[in-house]
Amino acid sequence: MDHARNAGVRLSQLGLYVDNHIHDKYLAPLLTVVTAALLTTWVAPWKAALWAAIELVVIAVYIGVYTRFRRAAPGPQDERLWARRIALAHGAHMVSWSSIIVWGWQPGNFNSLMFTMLIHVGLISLTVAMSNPHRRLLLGDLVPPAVALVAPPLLGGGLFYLGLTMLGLLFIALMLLVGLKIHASTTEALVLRERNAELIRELERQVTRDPLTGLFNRRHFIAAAQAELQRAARYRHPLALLMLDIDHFKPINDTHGHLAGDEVLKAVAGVCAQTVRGEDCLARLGGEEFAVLMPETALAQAFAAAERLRESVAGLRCELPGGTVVPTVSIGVAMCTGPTETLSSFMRRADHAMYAAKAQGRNRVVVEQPAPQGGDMEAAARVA
Ligand SMILES: Nc1nc2c(ncn2[C@@H]2O[C@H](COP(=O)(O)OP(=O)(O)OP(=O)(O)O)[C@@H](O)[C@H]2O)c(=O)[nH]1
Repeated sequence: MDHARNAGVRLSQLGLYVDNHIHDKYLAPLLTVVTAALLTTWVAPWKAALWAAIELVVIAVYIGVYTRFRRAAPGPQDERLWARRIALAHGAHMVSWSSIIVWGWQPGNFNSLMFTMLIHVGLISLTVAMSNPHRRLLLGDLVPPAVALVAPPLLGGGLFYLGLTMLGLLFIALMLLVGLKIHASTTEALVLRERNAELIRELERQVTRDPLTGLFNRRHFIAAAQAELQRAARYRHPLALLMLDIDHFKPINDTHGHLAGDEVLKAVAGVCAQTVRGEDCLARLGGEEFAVLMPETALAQAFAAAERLRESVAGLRCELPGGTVVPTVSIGVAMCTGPTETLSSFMRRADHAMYAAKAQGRNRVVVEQPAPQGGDMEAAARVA
């Protein structure tokens, strides 16, 4: 398991621990009140009430810490810090419950012995069932009730009490083994979950991305464009499509080799990715052809964006083993015409504009519709 995955798993363990314990907010206060009521049978009511009051405050504090942990949605690097906070908050809860031996156990009072032992056997069982996802917290949580379970019989003296101590110790050992075993299984499940999530992410990347450039691939682009086209048609929002094709790419391959050609493709893709907005869908459709789908974009902005792309690519200097290559692109721009527009007609129109840009001398932008009123005169001249 590498370091990153280790940290991710430890954070998942902490999350699972918190998930198990956050439900304490429903039952723990009730258990506290019932226990305090039972204690009053042989303990002064003010003492029982004081214990209950302290425990209720401790519950409120640790539930507060858990709630903050969930809201903070910490990353793997914060796991140690949160584990420490939680260990303190929940440790106080375990100490508070285990302090029942101080409040409630009276040497020679058999009822009090049975009561405190029952409380701590229950506490150890609950701890094993609920604290097992996080090993360190499980061990910490077990110490106070384990000490409280064996302390009274240990101090009692005599064979019966010695037997009770032995029984208590065996029970603790067994529960510790059970807790660690469940911990191992949950950890294995969490590691598998992390690995599955990684595989799914990788699979999604492979299905949607072009391996050479890291841009979206044709398959993803078509799906995204279909959805955008429907949305734009339904809400009558503007939608622009840019088709980009690297100029004279074949000679680059022929002169510098296919691998050098790949480097140029990557460089062009990189500069395009830096130039488009986050909402735009930039894809490599294949070969040296790219497309940008621009939602909520009117013709004037689409043209300006295409010009920016063209200039950015023209500003590239690709240092290849055989010399410097300065790539350029020809760009065709088309606007969605409305509800009757299909994706193939939309792409065909953008393609026509791009071929017109090639025909007009390359390294230029051609719009498939009239250029914006009062816009760039050069743009108007370049209308396909
Ligand atoms: N290095 C590399 N070359 C590719 C890849 N895919 C396609 N090509 C090459 O891209 C070239 C495209 O050439 P053409 O379609 O003739 O176009 P062009 O030379 O760019 O000319 P114009 O588009 O008219 O400016 C071909 O030589 C393909 O082999 C790829 O993934 N890597």
